[in-house]
This record gives sequence, structure tokens and C-alpha cells, in this order.
Amino acid sequence: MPTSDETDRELVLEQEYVTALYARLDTLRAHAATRLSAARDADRDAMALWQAELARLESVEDGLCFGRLDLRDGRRVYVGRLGLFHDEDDEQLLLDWRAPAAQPFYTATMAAAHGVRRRRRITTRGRVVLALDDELLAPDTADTAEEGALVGEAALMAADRTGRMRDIVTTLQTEQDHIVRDGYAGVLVVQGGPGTGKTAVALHRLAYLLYTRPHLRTRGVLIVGPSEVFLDHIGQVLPGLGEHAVVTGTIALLRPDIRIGRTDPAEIAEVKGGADMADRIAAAVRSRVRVPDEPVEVEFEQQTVRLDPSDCRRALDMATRSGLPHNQARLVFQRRLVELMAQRLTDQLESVVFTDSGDAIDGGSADGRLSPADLRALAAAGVVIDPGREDDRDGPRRLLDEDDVARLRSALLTDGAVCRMLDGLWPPLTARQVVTGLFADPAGQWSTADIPLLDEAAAILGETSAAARVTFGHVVVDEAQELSAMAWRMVMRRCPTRSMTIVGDLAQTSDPAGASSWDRALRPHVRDRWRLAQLTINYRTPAEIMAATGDLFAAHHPGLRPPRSVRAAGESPRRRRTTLAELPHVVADIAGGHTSGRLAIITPPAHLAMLRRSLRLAMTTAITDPVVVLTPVQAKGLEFDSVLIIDPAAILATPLGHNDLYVAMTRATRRLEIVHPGPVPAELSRIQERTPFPG
Ligand SMILES: Nc1ncnc2c1ncn2[C@@H]1O[C@H](COP(=O)(O)OP(=O)(O)OP(=O)(O)O)[C@@H](O)[C@H]1O
Repeated sequence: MPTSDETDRELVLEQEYVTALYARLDTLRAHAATRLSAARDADRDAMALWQAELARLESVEDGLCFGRLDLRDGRRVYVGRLGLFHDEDDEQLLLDWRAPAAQPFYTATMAAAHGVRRRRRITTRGRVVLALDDELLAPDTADTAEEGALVGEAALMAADRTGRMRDIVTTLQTEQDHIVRDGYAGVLVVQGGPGTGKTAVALHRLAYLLYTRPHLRTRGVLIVGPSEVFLDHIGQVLPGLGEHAVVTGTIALLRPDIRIGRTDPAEIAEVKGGADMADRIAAAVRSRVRVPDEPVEVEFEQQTVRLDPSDCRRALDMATRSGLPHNQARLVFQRRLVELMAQRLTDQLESVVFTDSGDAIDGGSADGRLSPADLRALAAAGVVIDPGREDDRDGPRRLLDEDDVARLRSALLTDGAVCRMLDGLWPPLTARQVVTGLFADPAGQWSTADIPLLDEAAAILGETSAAARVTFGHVVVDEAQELSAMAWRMVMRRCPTRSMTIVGDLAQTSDPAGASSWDRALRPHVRDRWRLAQLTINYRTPAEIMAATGDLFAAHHPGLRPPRSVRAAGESPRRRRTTLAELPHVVADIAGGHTSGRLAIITPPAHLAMLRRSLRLAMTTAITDPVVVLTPVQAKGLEFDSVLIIDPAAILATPLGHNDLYVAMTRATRRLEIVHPGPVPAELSRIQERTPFPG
């Protein structure tokens, strides 16, 4: 144990070092600000670059340096939110947490010290060093860390919560660090129970990838989350790690051009999310293209042009073979038929030539070309043949040259009657027409489940809206178990390289169209180019609450292992029986007695409005409000100090209600209470019942 004098001396020394780091940071900021103002209005690229650099330097203010490694070879490395170098000699002052040399900060243990003699955690507030926490590591005695060992346990337990997710860069655990730094180029699936840090790990992995693969900054990275509230919850993490260039969105937000006006019943949403919808949409588009049974005729400039079914069939084959989307392939189809029509018209024109006096003479050979004899006859009749074409005196001549035919083709393509005939065979389509044809909504409004269908149709049609075409170099999908097969197709279209990080928990699926197997969800898109990584330790939910979920989990997921909690709450969950009539009073009473931290009341949708009204809460929720009322689906991915679950039997009554109830129970970091009107569901019966309400 160091004496308090030694500790004070160390604190002073570390303060000096940290002060020097901030001085260096200030110099870099001043430099970036100067470059930015020099570039202002003159050089847009330079401006964007220096703006981003300034934002990066600003965002690392809190906790700039949070660790130190003393290595066995005598070197000492400081670890922090970004890399800093000495101005003059390029000496490294601070190592970016993502650099390979910083990895032992997260992975070194007693059993596998990775050359580390001492790991020091440096706690700061503002620019002041508050505390140091040292771990002395023995020389390496094994190749691998003991399973489940916690790194920097004191700091981990001290990590505070504010309602919005914070970065965990100072306390990232070994199993999490391995996922963050995984170099796999395909689809990495991070499966883990509630509170295992899947979201946090995915965000840190994104920061790591942006650091190690700078080209991703230009190709763009996207995070897809389940709700806007969730995106708000995680919105601070990447900026806090110095990364600002990340696009976030829900499936609906990926198509801001489509307005949602209604919600589908679960069974309709399930149908719309099914994989066979892709075939149905493709078939609906194909069915709009037709080959006529009889020849079609169209009048053009007092001439009748005829197209046979076989002409149309060949044009259709040609357009289909082009592999282009419907609306672009339509142009191939049209061009082919117009070529045929122009050729036929030319032949007709050349088979009859009129003299100046209006007399018709036979001016054409059987193949529509002019022989020398024809030319002589035409010249005698006063027809002037383009002299430029007389070079080929020996062969047959055409009356109309290529330019004439090209003009004829253009005239055909813009002729109203011709266009109507062509559109009748291969019409231009919009995604809205196609989807409405499959699922007509009398009010003409779209639901969330329609979005992947509209997006699919847009891809098949080749619609060119910016929102439908944008792609990214890496995509993170959070709460990925909720994505329907059609939503997966939509996400995959935005990631042509299939470089993805997917996080989720199959035991938390609530969407009936969602995933029950990662392989089934991913194989159609990436075959076996995906890998599973697992997280096993729950950093959020206390052991007492996890124990209370035991019966529910075992009943519905006998094949899965629940995560192990690292913390104990010190109090067990409780339940309280009531009646539906009493429910608002009981809830108001519990909410009124809640004094510390944030409380989430998680209820089936049926009671939502009533509870918000009786608690006088706004209908829209800010996640930082002290009391919020949410459905289990809205609570996905969030966490609260206390959770009050209302009417668990009603939650369980929906098709995947057991998963919803599991999600609801695992949102609490401290306290869980359940209010059940009527008998308690069997899965919760072992939770201790509170003494009934007096009166
Ligand atoms: N290494 C860590 N150090 C400190 N806090 C951590 C660590 N890992 C996770 N946490 C915290 O645990 C909580 C749960 O993390 P997160 O939301 O990422 O888990 P999750 O697996 O996505 O949860 P769920 O599936 O239940 O939504 C968060 O508050 C997060 O900051």
C-alpha cells in the first residue's frame, strides 16, 4: 500500500503531466482555428476538414487522459481519447485508446499481463486529476485471461449513469475489447443478453474502425437503431469519442421522403415483413409488362406501323437481359421497338418515291435499298440524291441517310400515339403504385412496415431518389433481432461491401417478423460471410433482478444462457396485486413515492394513454424526464434507475410477449416493481409479493 505522501506526490506528478497534455491540446485547437478562419469562404474542402478537426479536438476535453501503462521493459505509456505528439520531436505524449499499443490497458490481467507491470486509471474532473487507481500485474503466467475476470473492477462499479449512454472507453472489458478490435471484414454479429454492452461495444467498434480504416470517413458509416428515443439515448457516445461523421437513423428515417401516417396490425406487419414479399413485389412489377397476343398497329404521320407479338417478345427479352431496373429497362425496350418501327417506316418510304410533280414511282429494291438502275430512274424523275452518298456507286443506295433515320426515331419516341402504345406494353412505374397495388390503404397512408416494401420496389424500378440510393462503407444495426426479412434487404442495399456490425439478442425479439436465428436472417445476403461474437456479462441489471427473470427466461429460451450480472442491487424485486379499477391510483402512489433517479413505467399499449393522463405526463417522452411511461417496445435499448411494470399478463398475451416482458424487466439498474391486476403470471410467481395496500 502506498503511503498518503507517496499518493499525493504521484497525484502532483500526474497533474503536471495531464496539464501538459491539455496545453498541447490547446495549441492544436488554436492552430486548427487559425487554419479554419484562413480557409473560410475560400476553400470549402479545407474548411470542412478544419471544422471536423476542431470538433474532434473540442470533444475530447472531458477525460482526455484516463490511463497509464507501466511496461516491464521500463516504458511508460499514457492512454487517452486521442493521440498527442510533442511538437518538436514527435515523441508520443498520449496514445489513442484505439492504437494497438493501448490494447493491454483493456486486456491485461493477472493471468495474462501482456508485458504490463502496472495499470493506472486516472480519474479527472475538468482538467484536474482527482484520483489514481493502480493495479500491479504479475509476470505472464498464462496465455489467456481467466474467463469472466473483470478489468479495473473499482472503476467499472463506479461508472455512473445519467440516462443518456456515455462512452465506456475507460472501463471497456476484455471480452468487449476483443469485439471492438475484431478485424473481421464481413458481418460481425454481437449476440448478448441484456446489459452486456452490445450497444456500447458496437459504438466503440465504429470509433475503432474509423480510426483504423480512415477511408470509411469518406464512404460514410451508418447506425440503424430501433427508435428515435434510442438514437437520442446513444447520441452522445461517438461525439464523446471524437467521432462526428456518423449517420444515425431508424428504418423509417432511412427514407425521410416517406411519411408514416398509420400503424399496421401485428399480423399485417408480419406479412409485409416476410421474405416472400420481395418476390411478390418483383412479380407485381413483371406483371405490368405484357407481350400482345395480336399484332399492334399505330398511326404515325399518316402511315400505319405494325409490330408483331414476336417483335415485342424479342424487345422484351433484350430489355430483360440488360439486367437494368424496370424503368431503365423500359427505355431499352422502347428503343428496340422504335428502331424496328423506324426501319419499317424507312422501308415503306423508300419503296415509293414521289417526283417533284407528285407522281409516285417505284424507287425501292426488295431490301429497301436503291440499285444503280433505281438511282438513274430517280434522277430522271428529278429526285436529288445526297451527293455525299454517291461514293458507293457500285452498290445499292438508300434514299434516307442515318441522320434521317435518327430523326425519325426521335420523332417516334416523342409521338403521343406511339408513346401510349409503348407505355401500354411496358409502363413506367413508381414504388408507390406498386405497393398500393399489393396493399391498398383507403386513406392512402403509409405504415412503418410499408417502408421496406417501398424501398424494395424503388430498387426494382430504379427510382433515383437520393434517400433510396445512398450507401455506406460500414453499417451498424442495433436491436437487430427486430428487423424483418424485408428490412434486412433494405439495410443490405445500403451496404454494398457487407462490412457490418450487427448487435442484438434473440431473447429480446418482439416484432413477429423479427429474427429467431441470425443464420436465417443473414445467410440470404452474405452466405457464410458472417461471424458470431458473444458477450456474457451484464453490466446493467443487478443480480437480484436477473434472478427474478429466471423462470420467464427458462420457460421461453431453454437453449440460451442468460448473462451473468456483475452488480447486486441490495434489494429484491417486488410485485403488487391490484385491480384494473385501482391501477391508476396504485401507479400514481408508487410514482409519487419515487424520489431518487429516473423511473420508467413500462406498460402494455392498452394502458399507455390512461397512465400518462393520470400521472399528468406529456404524451411525448424525453428520455431524461424523471418519470416516463413507455411500452416494452419503446423501452428497447434504454435503461432507468427504477422500473415499474404494469399488467405483465397483458404484455405476455401478445405473440412474443415473453420477450417484451424480459426486455421490460431488464431495463432497471437498481429497482424493479411489478403491478398486476388479477392473478400473477406463473413465470413471475416466485417474485416476492408486497403486502397489499392498506385500504
Ligand atoms: N465496460 C463497461 N464499463 C462501464 N459500463 C458498461 C460497460 N459495458 C456496458 N456498460 C454499461 O452497461 C449498460 C448496458 O450497456 P448497453 O446498453 O450497451 O447493453 P446492451 O447489451 O445493448 O443492452 P440491451 O440489449 O439490454 O439493450 C450501459 O449503461 C453501459 O454504459
